[in-house]
Amino acid sequence: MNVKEKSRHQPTTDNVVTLDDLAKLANYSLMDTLNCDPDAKASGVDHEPRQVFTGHYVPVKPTPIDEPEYIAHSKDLFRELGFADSMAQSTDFVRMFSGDTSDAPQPIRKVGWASGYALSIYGTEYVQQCPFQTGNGYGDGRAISVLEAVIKNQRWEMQLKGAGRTPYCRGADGRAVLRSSIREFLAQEHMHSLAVPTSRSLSLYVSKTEKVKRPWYSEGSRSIDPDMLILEPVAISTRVAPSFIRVGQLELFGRRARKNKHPKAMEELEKIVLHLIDREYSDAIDHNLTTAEKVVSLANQFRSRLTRLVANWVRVGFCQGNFNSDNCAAGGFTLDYGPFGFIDVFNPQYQSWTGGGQHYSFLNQPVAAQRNFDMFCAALQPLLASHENYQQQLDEIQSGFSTVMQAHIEKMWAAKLGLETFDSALFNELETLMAQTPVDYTIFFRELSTVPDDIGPLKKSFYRHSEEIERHWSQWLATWKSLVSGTNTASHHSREELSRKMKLVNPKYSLREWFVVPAYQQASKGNYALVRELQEVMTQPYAEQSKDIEEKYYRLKPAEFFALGGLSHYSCSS
Ligand SMILES: Nc1ncnc2c1ncn2[C@@H]1O[C@H](COP(=O)(O)OP(=O)(O)OP(=O)(O)O)[C@@H](O)[C@H]1O
Ligand SMILES: [Mg+2]
Repeated sequence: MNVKEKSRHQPTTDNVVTLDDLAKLANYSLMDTLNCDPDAKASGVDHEPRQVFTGHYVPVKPTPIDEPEYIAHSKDLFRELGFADSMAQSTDFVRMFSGDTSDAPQPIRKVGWASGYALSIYGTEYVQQCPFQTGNGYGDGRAISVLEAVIKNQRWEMQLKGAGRTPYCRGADGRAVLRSSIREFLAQEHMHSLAVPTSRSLSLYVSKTEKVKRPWYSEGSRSIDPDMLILEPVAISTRVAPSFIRVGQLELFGRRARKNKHPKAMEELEKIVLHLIDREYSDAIDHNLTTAEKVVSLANQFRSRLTRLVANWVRVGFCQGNFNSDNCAAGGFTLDYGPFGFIDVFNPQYQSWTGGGQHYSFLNQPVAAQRNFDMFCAALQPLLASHENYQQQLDEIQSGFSTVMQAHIEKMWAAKLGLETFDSALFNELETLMAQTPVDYTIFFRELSTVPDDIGPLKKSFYRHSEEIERHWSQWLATWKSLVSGTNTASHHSREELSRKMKLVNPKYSLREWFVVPAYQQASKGNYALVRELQEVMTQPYAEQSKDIEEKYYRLKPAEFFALGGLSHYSCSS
């Protein structure tokens, strides 16, 4: 759980300085080993909604944005991959990652790919979201992968978001607006710096001329739903991960195999599962096992990753907001930063996305994760049909989810509190007090990490003050102090040592929506200074940083921002 301060500005050798260098690392294993939709066009000019009945992917040519302009790239990811920063602004790199692959150097292909997936909401299968009401038209509607490359012995898939329509676009425009692209770009790298597994951000380009209409909130609106249509610039962000396989994707093939939809249904399910293992779990699952053994091991490994992931989300105050199976990466990392929010005021029911419902609220995420895990296991089941013994093992892994989840959650709360073991009485009282006061979640835990003598520092996190509440807090703090200085801490570490440890678990800075709003507002006028400042601040979330930064970004949410549409709550962020 502890997070190491990352050392910035490490010396590196950049091996990849130009797009030609990157092209040399290209290796399209997904397209070459998985099944292509037999109805697809090799040209990739396939931009009308249609049903896709079989195959793992559809070749799709991205639609570039007009007059792309550089906004940002992730310096951290570039450094990790050995990419020169200058490449992000070079003509051919900008062209490719703003959607124009027509001139990319070989062996980079001119045609990318989109994948179909199924949808389950909180453990219930849906098909009506698909325009054909069959489930065959649902998948990556605006995400197109364009490259797979093996870089420093690790395989990465690069996926454009907002690069135009695919057969799965369901009649929508295939675009992502600047606002949502900036949110996702910043959030991915913030999450990585918080030491929470996530897809990563590579680059972000905006069109200087192309705009699309989206429903949004008028200035000062307190309405729940958007009350107007606004024109917003389109952008393309590129995200990077070992794979983009979602639980929903396994479900699509699992459902087809279960219903024997076509002769290759079982084969396609097995192929996608083995592909997932190869991409995401090759270190953890022995290559020599049989498929049935691999399937059981996969379920075990995914359970471990998913439960840790959700405990980490709670640790850092993140609410996914729309944790459907199609937004649940089968590699066990965070994916799709559309409806997300980082909590300000502690509230177990916090949910900033208006379409999300209470089932996806902050402290219900462990249950939502379990529902996705159930769907994951159901998708694997057809592969174990003739293996009763393995079937039983899978059932046990599935039914053990809540116990494992609870153990990680308790471990996480103990770590946030600087304790070796979870103390339920202390925690229950804390949860009640945090909600009653209420406190700012991030500031509260960070101030507690100073191991204060009295509740003075904790009061910085209070949104309301009352003598009675303060009395309760003083009592709670005394109990906590007796626990951290007593038997509940294994090593008899000094207060400084305890504080240092707690600060590596409790971030100082989090990407609150009211920081992001002015950044994308300025950006839509061509000023990217705030985006870049947020990028800098939010990629060192555990560091104290300067006094100026502290004054700006370590503070309570101002009263005037509460209940504002587009800031305290928002509709889907496409
Ligand atoms: N503007 C759009 N054009 C085409 N399809 C879209 C658009 N917006 C959303 N979709 C599709 O609608 C579905 C639900 O959207 P959701 O917001 O969960 O995903 P997303 O943010 O587009 O993508 P992802 O999950 O890939 O990050 C997805 O299949 C998505 O591809
Ligand atoms: Mg999504």
